[in-house]
Amino acid sequence: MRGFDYKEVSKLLNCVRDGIFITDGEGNIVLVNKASAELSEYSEEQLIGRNVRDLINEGYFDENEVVSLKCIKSGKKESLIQKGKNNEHEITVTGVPFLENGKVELVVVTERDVADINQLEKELRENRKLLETYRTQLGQYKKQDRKLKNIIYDSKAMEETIAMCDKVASKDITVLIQGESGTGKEVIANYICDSSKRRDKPFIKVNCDAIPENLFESELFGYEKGAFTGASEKGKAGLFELADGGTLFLDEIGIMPLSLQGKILRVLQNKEIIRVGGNEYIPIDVRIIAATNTELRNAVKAGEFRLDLYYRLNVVPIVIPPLRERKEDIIPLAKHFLEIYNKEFDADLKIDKSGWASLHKYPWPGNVRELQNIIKRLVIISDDSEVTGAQIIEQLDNFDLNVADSMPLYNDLRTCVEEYEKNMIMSQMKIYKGSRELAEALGIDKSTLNRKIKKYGIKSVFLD
Ligand SMILES: Nc1ncnc2c1ncn2[C@@H]1O[C@H](COP(=O)(O)OP(=O)(O)OP(=O)(O)O)[C@@H](O)[C@H]1O
Repeated sequence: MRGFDYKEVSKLLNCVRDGIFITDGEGNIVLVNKASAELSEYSEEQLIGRNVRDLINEGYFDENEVVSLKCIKSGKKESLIQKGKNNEHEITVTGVPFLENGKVELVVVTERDVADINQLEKELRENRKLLETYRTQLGQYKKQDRKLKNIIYDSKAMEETIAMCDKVASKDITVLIQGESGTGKEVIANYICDSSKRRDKPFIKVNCDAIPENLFESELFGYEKGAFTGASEKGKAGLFELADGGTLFLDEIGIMPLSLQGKILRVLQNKEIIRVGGNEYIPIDVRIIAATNTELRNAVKAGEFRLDLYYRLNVVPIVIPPLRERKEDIIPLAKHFLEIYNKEFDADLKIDKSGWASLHKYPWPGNVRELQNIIKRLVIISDDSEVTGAQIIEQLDNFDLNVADSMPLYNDLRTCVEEYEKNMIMSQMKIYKGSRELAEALGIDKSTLNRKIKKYGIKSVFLD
């Protein structure tokens, strides 16, 4: 190419690891870098200025092996494999033609020793292996980290749930966690918050079930002075304002009144709130993690939950399976709680083989919370140093393991379990004086028990 300083370019190209060999459109060699000369039997000086056809005539190249001539003929990029110096090496050779007015002006040929490529491939394979080792180690560290954060599991189902949490944690999106009561929704909400960039900002938990309907709005959005009778003189910031910059965990969102659902949706869309009795919009930066132990889709169908809010919350669903569907977690969880309560109550209780078997067999309608309570109770009340299966069964609310094996088979597990739950509540109701005691015995909270009583249409004998 005219006006091109090959000498200057050559200096630069001597720093390149690949061989570079440039000819003009006639096949005259105009540039050869050091790496290219090393791959051939000629020095740079012996090559520059000669025509590649001379090298063919000297028998150095076979006519079909000369990529620059191929490029000159085809006007296109060409590649082939050549024998290198003393036929010792195989070299991959690629020629790229540069055209001016449709005519080949230059051909730039790059050459690489196949041994180099093999070496690179080997290095790549070794790096991949190393990466795999690091990945496994990282997985182990993550597992340890979860243990530190008190999330215990061994099941594939929970592994998938946690993997999903890891994915959503850093994304700053709204999350909806679904699972039966006591499955660990709050634990998971904490885990997501701890793994997010808001980890050092406020994490505020709101149990929607515990706030009376008439106070809901002022609790969440705050109020201005004199907003209603009994309101504080100064007004009050709501939970959204307190959580600003951080995370708000709305537990049991399924029971939130419809009127308030619209307001939550507005905060999600507009990122601002108005205090009760106020008229000023306050900008809010809060990530919402919601949880429900009811099937929200059914609530939507029944007109009790807004479809638009459901979609807005349920971007990536996180589902925590009930403990009976992840039996592999029962023993590790039981061991974890045993360790905690042995330490807390200065005990050294052990569980024998039959004990572990009965824990594994029980369907745990109250999920992890029920398991935790049973282990705690065992540590507190056991006189022996080792509890047996029979002693554990005694504590499992007269649960008959033989009955468990011969329970009526319905079409699906859920119906089967619901039927079992219903029978269990009905039979235990005869033993306990009030719903608080029964809830405690079942290892669930009172509101969950009351919901179940309502859900199964059980005639309550309790006055409280
Ligand atoms: N994977 C787990 N590892 C260790 N502890 C757990 C795990 N899952 C749940 N727990 C424990 O079980 C108890 C119940 O968990 P949590 O309160 O998170 O359940 P929940 O689904 O939010 O219940 P609810 O629906 O009644 O609010 C807690 O004491 C929690 O620490």
